[in-house]
Amino acid sequence: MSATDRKEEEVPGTDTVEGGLQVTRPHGARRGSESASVRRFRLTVVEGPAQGSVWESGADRCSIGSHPLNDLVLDEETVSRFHCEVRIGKDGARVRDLDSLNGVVVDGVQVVESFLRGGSLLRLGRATVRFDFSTERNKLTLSETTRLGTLVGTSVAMRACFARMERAAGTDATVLLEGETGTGKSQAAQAIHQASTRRDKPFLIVDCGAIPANLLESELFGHEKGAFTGAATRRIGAFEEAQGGTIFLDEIGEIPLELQAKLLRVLEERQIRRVGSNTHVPVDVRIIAATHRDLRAEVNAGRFRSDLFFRLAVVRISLPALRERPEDIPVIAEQLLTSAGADPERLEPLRTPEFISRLRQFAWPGNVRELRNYLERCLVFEEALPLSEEDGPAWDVPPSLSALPYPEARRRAIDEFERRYLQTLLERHQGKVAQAAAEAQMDRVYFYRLMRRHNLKP
Ligand SMILES: Nc1ncnc2c1ncn2[C@@H]1O[C@H](COP(=O)(O)OP(=O)(O)OP(=O)(O)O)[C@@H](O)[C@H]1O
Repeated sequence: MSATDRKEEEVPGTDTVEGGLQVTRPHGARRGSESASVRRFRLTVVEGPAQGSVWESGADRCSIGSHPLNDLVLDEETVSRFHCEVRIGKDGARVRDLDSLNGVVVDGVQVVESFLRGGSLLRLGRATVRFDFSTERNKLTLSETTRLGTLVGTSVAMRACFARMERAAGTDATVLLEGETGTGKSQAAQAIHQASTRRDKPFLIVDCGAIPANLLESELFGHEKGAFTGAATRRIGAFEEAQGGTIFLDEIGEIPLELQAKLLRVLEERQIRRVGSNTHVPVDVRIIAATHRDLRAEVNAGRFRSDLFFRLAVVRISLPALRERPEDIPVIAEQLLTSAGADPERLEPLRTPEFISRLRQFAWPGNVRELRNYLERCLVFEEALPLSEEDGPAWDVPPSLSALPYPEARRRAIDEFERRYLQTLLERHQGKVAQAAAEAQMDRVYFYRLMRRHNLKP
């Protein structure tokens, strides 16, 4: 156990208040039995439709937009379908623009993401909403466990996720898992399946982002012999194969619009039709979908159907980025090191309080997957490798990026990196995608997908 970890275990009977989040641990109780609450907040429409109406938060977040699925609905043409989200976190209240058409203006300043204070005025198109803290608090439901399936975590954010996953596992409801890459979405899907009554039935994974659009329909629903060129035999699709079990649709945000319509029908009617067949086959399959995108922003952009989002998001679980829960790093690192099965002597330098403390200070843009890869590299070299910008290669952050809020800057930097990386490899291999993808150790289909995203031609 690291020094930081020990400190958290020993704090007796305290209230920890961070921003809008409060954690209460009864005197002498062990970690795992705390309760948490967040400050309640109020949104008052001061201009626009339903002027004067007041909305009170029942949890830690609220989405605002013109679509009826929002918590606060502003039926006004200049307000996007999912315009923005207000959320209470460790560091206070924030608003985040969901790629709305007219943007979010907080107290006169256009923002992508911004902190809010009591009395802040949010302008969304022609509507204005006032944000205020209320004196009361909303209780957050936390799981008593700090481990679910292969996922571990002691943070409030992770235990709130565990509670939602446990509740979801007890039902057949469709689940939408959201979170940045490497936050544990695939593992969460497996954990829900394993904790459900379907655990002895198949768990089928379809990576919708890695399968070319023209093959995805047949992959999901199967096809009849002769349905298209190359369909030499009849093929059973993932939905039929998963009968009685669970299907995990990874990267659901990548599926093309025509197929979204077909998937919607399956969710509504619980039957599929193989490509090239006129017969409907009933399917008893639990659906769990995952995405690293915010599907609400995809709906705004017209790339994702709002009715499909509605059907998928029966239970929404957002896996937090690792940088939002550094307190989980000691337990996750310990689990990753233990499962690597290395000789305990080699693990010693990777278990010191100084090393763990450095891990906690890093931002981990690739989340737990990056942490795992880094620890694996350390194990190979048998030392704590450089981690931060100070002891690693120098990266200059241009002023155009450092002037932006972190999420926007990160998105642009990653986009730019991806584009240049692909370009360099394509040039090196004279536009031969298969060779470029092989050098990148990347699936060719994924390489093509990234090229399409960045408008690159071979
Ligand atoms: N809380 C956690 N505890 C332990 N291991 C974790 C945790 N979260 C993620 N991992 C590990 O990190 C790796 C990445 O997890 P996973 O593949 O589930 O992420 P993901 O969100 O599905 O990523 P992507 O969106 O890129 O597919 C896996 O090895 C997983 O076991």
